[in-house]
Amino acid sequence: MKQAVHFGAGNIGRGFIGALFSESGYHVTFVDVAEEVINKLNAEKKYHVNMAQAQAESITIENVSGVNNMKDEAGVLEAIRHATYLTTAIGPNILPRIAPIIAKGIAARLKETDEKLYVIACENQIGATDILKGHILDNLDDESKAELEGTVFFFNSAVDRIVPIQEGHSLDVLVEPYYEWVVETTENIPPVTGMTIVDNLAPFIERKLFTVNTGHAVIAYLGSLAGKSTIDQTLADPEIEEQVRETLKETGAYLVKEYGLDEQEHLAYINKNIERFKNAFLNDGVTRVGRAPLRKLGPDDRLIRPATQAQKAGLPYTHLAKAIAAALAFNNPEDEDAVKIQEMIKAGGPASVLKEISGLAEDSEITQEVIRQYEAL
Ligand SMILES: NC(=O)c1ccc[n+]([C@@H]2O[C@H](COP(=O)([O-])OP(=O)(O)OC[C@H]3O[C@@H](n4cnc5c(N)ncnc54)[C@H](O)[C@@H]3O)[C@@H](O)[C@H]2O)c1
Ligand SMILES: O=P(O)(O)OC[C@@H](O)[C@@H](O)[C@H](O)[C@H](O)CO
Repeated sequence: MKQAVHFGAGNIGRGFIGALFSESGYHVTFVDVAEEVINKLNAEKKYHVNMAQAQAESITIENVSGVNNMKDEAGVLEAIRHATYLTTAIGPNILPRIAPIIAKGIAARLKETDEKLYVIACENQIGATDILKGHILDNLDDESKAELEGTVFFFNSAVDRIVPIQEGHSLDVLVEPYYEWVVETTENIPPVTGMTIVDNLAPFIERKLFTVNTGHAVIAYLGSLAGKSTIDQTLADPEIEEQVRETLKETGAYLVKEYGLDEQEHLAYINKNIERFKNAFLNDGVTRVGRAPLRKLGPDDRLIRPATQAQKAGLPYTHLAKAIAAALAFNNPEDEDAVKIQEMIKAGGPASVLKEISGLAEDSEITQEVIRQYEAL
């Protein structure tokens, strides 16, 4: 049986990427530190992906197993040795931590076989696979590095499926029915159900990140300020829905200009995503969607990059500035990033966060607009 090894047996791992490999006839070895999940995968050998919709629909995912990378290095190396695909859905900040064991697995594999291995990071981050590749190269000896060419391939990708935090301890995963997985390559690669191949990912990842994730972030941060707990409850407020639409018009104007997108088609894409956010069956928390605001306020992420790009292009960004202000105000004591931001604000004011985390000069027009909005919140 064909083999895939997937790092991160969480929501996207089990509910999306691992599930597609299983459906495509692969055995999937999940690598994770969550002992309970790994034990269950090995004991139960299957789970269900359940659709968040009125009509019950469930897919059984079989041919799965798990390895704990903290306890069983040999098991991880063995899984890498036999894999055709190596994927991750682990969170962008964790990629550097798993790179050493992936490098070790690749080095060992290169000594035994020249069969092709395709590495794809499935994270909400522009160029995530390139970043992972950089960390892997930092951990590889020169001999292995020289052998990578033509044998180990690295493809960037964009992943889109809303998967909330799961209730209870079952392996089953509740997901929205919609999904899109876009992979950038010009190689002829083994088919995977549900994978769309493109030769230029930039318009796809930016369209996704600056529509789905920007819109999501606006709802999460405004919802949190308004004391709401879920995305759909927050969006039931017409003023917040209007703010989401106006923000996505701003990111949309940039995307249309940058990538020559059809304006009407892009508007339909925005509308479709706002309907996805309204899915009450997902019960998706504002704390999950707003998680890790230090990452979300990064220069290339869903809030800052569309604002800086809009400003460069002479396009409006005031609604984006309000979203950035709301992100700065995200006050969740259980979120390490949010706690750090509140401490930074106390010590140096909100402009210090924008300078240090977002790379925006204190006297920049965007910073000044964000501060105006922050004070008005
Ligand atoms: N959930 C979504 O709706 C969604 C959609 C698209 C993309 N994404 C992206 O997918 C990625 C994963 O998100 P998620 O929602 O599945 O998160 P998640 O928290 O459900 O899953 C992450 C998994 O990684 C594991 N992990 C953490 N550190 C590890 C380590 N050092 N070694 C091995 N395993 C480790 C965790 O135990 C967890 O099982 C993120 O980049 C996210 O932005 C999420
Ligand atoms: O995963 P994050 O933290 O980058 O973003 C939170 C959500 O916006 C995200 O997980 C979406 O649900 C997902 O990107 C939809 O495809």
